[in-house]
Amino acid sequence: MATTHRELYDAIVVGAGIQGCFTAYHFAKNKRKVLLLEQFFLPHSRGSSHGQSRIIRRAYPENFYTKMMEECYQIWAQLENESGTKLYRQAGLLILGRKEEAELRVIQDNLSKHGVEHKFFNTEELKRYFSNIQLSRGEVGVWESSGGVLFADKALRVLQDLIRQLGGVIHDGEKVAEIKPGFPVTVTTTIRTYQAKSLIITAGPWTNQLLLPLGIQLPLQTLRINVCYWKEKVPGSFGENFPCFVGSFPHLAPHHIYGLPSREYSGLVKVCYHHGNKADPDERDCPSASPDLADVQLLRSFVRDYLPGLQPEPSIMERCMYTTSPDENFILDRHPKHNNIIIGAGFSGHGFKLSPVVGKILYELSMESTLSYDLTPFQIRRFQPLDKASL
Ligand SMILES: Cc1cc2nc3c(=O)[nH]c(=O)nc-3n(C[C@H](O)[C@H](O)[C@H](O)COP(=O)(O)OP(=O)(O)OC[C@H]3O[C@@H](n4cnc5c(N)ncnc54)[C@H](O)[C@@H]3O)c2cc1C
Ligand SMILES: O=C(O)[C@@H]1CCCC=N1
Repeated sequence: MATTHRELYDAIVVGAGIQGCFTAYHFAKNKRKVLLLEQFFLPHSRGSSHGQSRIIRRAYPENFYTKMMEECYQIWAQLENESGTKLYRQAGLLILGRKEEAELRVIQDNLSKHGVEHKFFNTEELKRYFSNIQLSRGEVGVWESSGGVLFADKALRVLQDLIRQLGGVIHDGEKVAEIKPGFPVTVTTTIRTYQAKSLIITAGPWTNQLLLPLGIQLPLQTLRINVCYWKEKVPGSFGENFPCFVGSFPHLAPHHIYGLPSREYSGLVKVCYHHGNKADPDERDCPSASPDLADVQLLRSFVRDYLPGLQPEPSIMERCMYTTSPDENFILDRHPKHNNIIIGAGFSGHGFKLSPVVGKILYELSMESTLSYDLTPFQIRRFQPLDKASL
């Protein structure tokens, strides 16, 4: 039987991925008593936040993400200063697509509206500036110079160090097995029972497992992503000057393809597909789960046609999980029946860069303080006409 821990925490955060870590960081920074629980021993590579690199960008078609990114850049810089660790490399970002695509125009308008430095490149200019990229269908691009790479694993590590330095508590290797709603909320792990004034669930692809006994299922898909790394034919040819890119190539794939100069493995470039196959996070790496490699096949075609300086066969393939909502917008809200249970989920493969503000919002929801952002796009109730999320 689990022993009961006497302390009453201001908050318990379930899940030490990037969203849970940033949430716990905001609690600790505001001198609140916080306990961060993680089912696996840290660091681990079973969820969505591992690996060395993630894209950071302000270039979004949605005004609300671009707005949130302003503060995200500030908090990422603050974290670099507090930890004395470099977490961001300004490699620049190219959004590629067909000239007639509405999304490119919307992104440009959005960047202009927010005063973000950017530049439109026609096909000829792209060929001149980015000779590594071969544009087979006359694509054009929007360049955002503040885009670049976040050092993901390092970010997790420095956040966990800072949480502890600021008085927060992290218990890893402790899976949350039971949540008893109420005030205080009672949380039982595989080891102990804890109590807190509020509970924040940032459990990535495991979110619905935790929510089921709490009477709610969110319309989330958990997808296994094949993370592919491609070898340079000429060593060094995709070095410091190669940017991050995100592109729409509808003749090849219905979802975006993106890439970034790899930090993970020297001489290899990370090029991935923004979609995957449905998978239970506990079975992600089961040899018996027959992998559908259609995503890798279309990446091979993409690399062969658009990045001819890379070998068209991945040298390394790793795995990661997306937890995708129907509109690919996040879920940042209270449990509909239990006011002091807060949910941060559905980061849909683009949540890393936004985690500083996600953590702040989850902190504000839990402390019932004034909200810094309009949370309408992130409410649970947006799904109910679409999807019978059972309450
Ligand atoms: C291949 C790939 C590329 C990506 N690229 C980008 C990018 O370029 N830019 C970007 O901004 N974003 C990107 N993302 C998305 C981003 O990484 C995710 O949105 C983000 O990591 C989600 O973090 P999370 O904390 O919600 O989930 P997770 O990292 O999965 O964390 C959830 C944690 O909860 C723990 N947990 C679950 N259940 C329990 C329990 N019962 N008890 C205790 N602990 C529990 C899990 O073990 C896990 O550690 C990418 C994602 C992937 C997979
Ligand atoms: O969030 C990002 O920038 C990346 C690239 C586009 C698709 C998802 N993740």
